[in-house]
Amino acid sequence: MSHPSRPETLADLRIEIDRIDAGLHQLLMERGEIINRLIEAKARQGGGSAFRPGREADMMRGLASRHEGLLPLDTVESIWRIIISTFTYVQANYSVHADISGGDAAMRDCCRFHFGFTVPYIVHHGARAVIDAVAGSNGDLGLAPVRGGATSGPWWRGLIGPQAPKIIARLPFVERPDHPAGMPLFVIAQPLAEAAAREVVVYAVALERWLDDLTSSLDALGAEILDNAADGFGLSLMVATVGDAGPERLRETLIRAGAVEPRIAEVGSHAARFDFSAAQRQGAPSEPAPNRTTPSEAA
Ligand SMILES: O=C(O)C(=O)C[C@]1(C(=O)O)C=C[C@@H](O)C=C1
Repeated sequence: MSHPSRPETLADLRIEIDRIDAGLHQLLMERGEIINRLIEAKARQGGGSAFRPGREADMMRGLASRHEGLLPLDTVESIWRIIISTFTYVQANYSVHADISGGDAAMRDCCRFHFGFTVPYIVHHGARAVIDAVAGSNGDLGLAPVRGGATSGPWWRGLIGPQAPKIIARLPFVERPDHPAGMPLFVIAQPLAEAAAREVVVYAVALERWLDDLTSSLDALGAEILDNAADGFGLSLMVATVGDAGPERLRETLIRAGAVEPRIAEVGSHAARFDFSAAQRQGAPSEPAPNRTTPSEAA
């Protein structure tokens, strides 16, 4: 508390800091109580995954948009990632399986940034091994770099089929050029029973060969080729689409570009990407509206 008659002392300020710290701690403990009730509420609604990636994307977007002051956004973002990921973990224990074929250090940093230290980190060589580990687990998550590198092959084909794991999120939720854990990652999980975030839908596309007009045709549809790899005698693409560019429009576009009977299979979906720097340049509102129409509890 400030005393107008004399300058604040170090002791005065430390009393303030202790009050804030005790308040923060108390609030985190209260958050834990609410999570206990949330576990019961989810069970009443039929259970399902503790991890709700659409809700998390909205929360992280809101946090970054309203943040100001001395504390760097990197710090505040990492604190909330750990809060949310750990409160997910206390709902239902899970491990994170990560593909370290591109190196362990950056992947480990990213995993710790997004999931903290309480959630176990298990390494694998290759995204296929991550998919297998997720498929055989009881609710674990996988992390695979969006761009897997030359040796990964068409790993996304391991996500094809109704029972196979799926992409459920793209990290970081708050993208910016100088992000301390900015490696683009897909989060992979067993198919979510409840509504998934679907602003971006990702497809595996099988073609006989590369087509000259492929990139420009997909650009015109607002679709992006995230990766491509030889697949037997043909080519497999991982394609991200936004908005109403569903599989039918994707198929029509590919056929117009010269493909003969392209095979298209959905391999997951995630929330709209949030480019924080672009949002700041455009003067984003301080508290953006949630970016989905499904009830947030189902997201
Ligand atoms: O909102 C939920 O459904 C929660 O489980 C809570 C919570 C959180 O800690 O805020 C945790 C996990 C989910 O992925 C999203 C948010």
